[in-house]
Amino acid sequence: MPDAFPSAAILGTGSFGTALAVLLAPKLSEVVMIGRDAAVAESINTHRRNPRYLTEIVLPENVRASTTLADAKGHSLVLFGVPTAATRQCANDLAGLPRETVLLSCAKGIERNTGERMSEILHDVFPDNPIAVVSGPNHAEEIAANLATCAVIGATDKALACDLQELFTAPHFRSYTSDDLAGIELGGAIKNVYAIAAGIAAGLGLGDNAIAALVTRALAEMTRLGVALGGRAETFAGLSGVGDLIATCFSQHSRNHRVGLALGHGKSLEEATTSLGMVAEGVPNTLSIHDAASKAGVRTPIIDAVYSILYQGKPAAHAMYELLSRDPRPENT
Ligand SMILES: NC(=O)C1=CN([C@@H]2O[C@H](COP(=O)(O)OP(=O)(O)OC[C@H]3O[C@@H](n4cnc5c(N)ncnc54)[C@H](O)[C@@H]3O)[C@@H](O)[C@H]2O)C=CC1
Ligand SMILES: O=C(CO)COP(=O)(O)O
Repeated sequence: MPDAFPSAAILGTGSFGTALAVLLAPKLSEVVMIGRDAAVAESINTHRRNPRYLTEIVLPENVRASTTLADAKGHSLVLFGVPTAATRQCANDLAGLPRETVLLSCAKGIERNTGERMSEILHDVFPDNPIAVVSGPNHAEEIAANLATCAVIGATDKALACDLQELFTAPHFRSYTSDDLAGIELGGAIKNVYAIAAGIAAGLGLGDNAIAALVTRALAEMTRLGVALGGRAETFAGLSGVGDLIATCFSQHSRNHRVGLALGHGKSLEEATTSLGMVAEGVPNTLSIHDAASKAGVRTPIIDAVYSILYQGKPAAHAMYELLSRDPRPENT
């Protein structure tokens, strides 16, 4: 058991909170999952299963669930696994955490009105606490099934990054460290929009050449925007950048990809998100990232195309073909 973290609290009893509990429980004396739904908590405590997410997974004995946010207070590590839109509220509701409690952001997105990354929100609310992030190609379904996975831990304090790396190490799980929190978080946020784009292209039947081109140009665009917003270029070539881009643009597990597929098949955004029943961060993040790109003055044709489909009513096929008919340019600009 790592000395730094005898136990942990996970905020969020959704897919990722559940997968994180499965991953970390063998390394901790106790994991408390904290959610809003009493029936979910009751089922986890009684039947060792989450009745809404990853329902086939049996949770280890040392995982318990609660709906009381204050139950996070007795732990040296608190993981934020709620959707990005809920992170600030959750953090505010938790005010009064001891200043030595380590906060680990696990969500992927930036805040709508401020453009802040999740670690920045946590820093606003907990200016004295150590803050870190984890990201990468990390589908909850596969982590919970003990399938081989790699992640990157971001922290400016090297010792903290190493403690978390030790915690996020298991026979099937390998983690790397980095001090580029901005790069890690921006990659994880921006790739959600491209996963929707790749799903749209697949739904429209545009073909493998088109999807490969789209994802390749998405990486160039993600790097251009991410660097302008404060990340380092090499981070976008890593697990939290291209790694997660590949996972979500091509995986059947990706909720963002599934929303895109439904749009490509002619469904409305409302139909696509309602039938999903889980969060697809790319939907709100198309707004926040489109805003951030406009404010930074960065050229983002793919994000603009997704924005026009989701929020301006442009037909998906039209927006995709418009990408091809833009002025010709050299590849590396
Ligand atoms: N599912 C995955 O494979 C991965 C998800 N993530 C990220 O983790 C975050 C959470 O995603 P999932 O667990 O997959 O979503 P989910 O849709 O499976 O579950 C969301 C959970 O958050 C709760 N929730 C929603 N609004 C809330 C609010 N206002 N206050 C408190 N709780 C609220 C819901 O009740 C539910 O328990 C997202 O930012 C996602 O991008 C990151 C890596 C992998
Ligand atoms: O971030 C993820 C995997 O790394 C999850 O992606 P989706 O939210 O698209 O399912």
